[in-house]
Amino acid sequence: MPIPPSVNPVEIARIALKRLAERGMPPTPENYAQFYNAIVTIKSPEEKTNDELQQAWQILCRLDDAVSDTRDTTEQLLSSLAEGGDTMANRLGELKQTRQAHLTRTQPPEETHSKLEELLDDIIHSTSNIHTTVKSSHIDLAAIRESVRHIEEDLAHNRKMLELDPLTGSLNRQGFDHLLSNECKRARRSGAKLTVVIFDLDDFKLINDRHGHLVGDQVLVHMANLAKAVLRETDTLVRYGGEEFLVMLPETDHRGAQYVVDRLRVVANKSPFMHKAQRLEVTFSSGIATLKDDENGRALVLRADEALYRAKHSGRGRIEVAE
Ligand SMILES: Nc1nc2c(ncn2[C@@H]2O[C@H](COP(=O)(O)OP(=O)(O)OP(=O)(O)O)[C@@H](O)[C@H]2O)c(=O)[nH]1
Repeated sequence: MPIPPSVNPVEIARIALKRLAERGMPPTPENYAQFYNAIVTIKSPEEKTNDELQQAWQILCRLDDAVSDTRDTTEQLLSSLAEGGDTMANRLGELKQTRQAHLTRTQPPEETHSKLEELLDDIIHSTSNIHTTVKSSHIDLAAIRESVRHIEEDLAHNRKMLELDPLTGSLNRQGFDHLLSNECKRARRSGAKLTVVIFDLDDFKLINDRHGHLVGDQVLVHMANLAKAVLRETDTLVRYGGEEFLVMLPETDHRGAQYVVDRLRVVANKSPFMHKAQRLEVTFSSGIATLKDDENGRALVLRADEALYRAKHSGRGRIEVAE
């Protein structure tokens, strides 16, 4: 599979070397190439379709508009309140003085009277100005609040899309990372078992080579659909790599996970992928690990990955359970 231009080859090389080191494997060209290819095929958010990126971009633009509208409205409101407040404070001071002059009769009553009228006019005018600004700001702010609500909804939807694998509709690695630590915390709090299974289609390269990449894609979709069908609602399917899937099973121990894998095998056998009226045999190898008290999500997945590695190397179509 060619490297998508948006994936940074240096970063891929770094991860490939890390994975080799984690397994204590020498970085021979063959070993390195195997890991490099596996990592390259992971669908990253950079590989999202133009439509999804366009949508994200439009949301950002609308967010920018809403922020700038809010700033304008707030500035207008603040300056009108400050100006009106100053005028009112001045007029009230004058009002006090005029009233005092009236009480002590230091000014002729006609003068006091006309001054009072003039001041009252000013105060009515300022109050009315402030009222008009507050009313229109209130309408503007209500409209901004409504568009922010829409933006929030769109953002939530967009984030969800960025966390999905476009081919199979299952979570991608980014979405899974987001979920994993929460699930570990939940399992720790409730004391329930949490198990992950990583399963990898065997000799998938041969399917691509014999029948073409498009058929390979359809096989991946078929397997993902079968996996979704055997899972409970609370389980999660993740496209973990090119032809590698991860299943997260809350409230399940390794025996339950083995049962799920066996069921998937039976279902895959009963409902094979058909191509040109021929059944394509697809088998897979699996690694299973159950969360330990003192480990985090990454360590859990790494143990499942190691178990998968052992399963692959003890012959295809096997299950290995991590210690
Ligand atoms: N059609 C298709 N092929 C993919 C996709 N992602 C990865 N692959 C292919 O999956 C194959 C994986 O090859 P390998 O890593 O050698 O693994 P394998 O042939 O399954 O062999 P084992 O895993 O060792 O049993 C490569 O040919 C990739 O190009 C995808 O999205 N679509």
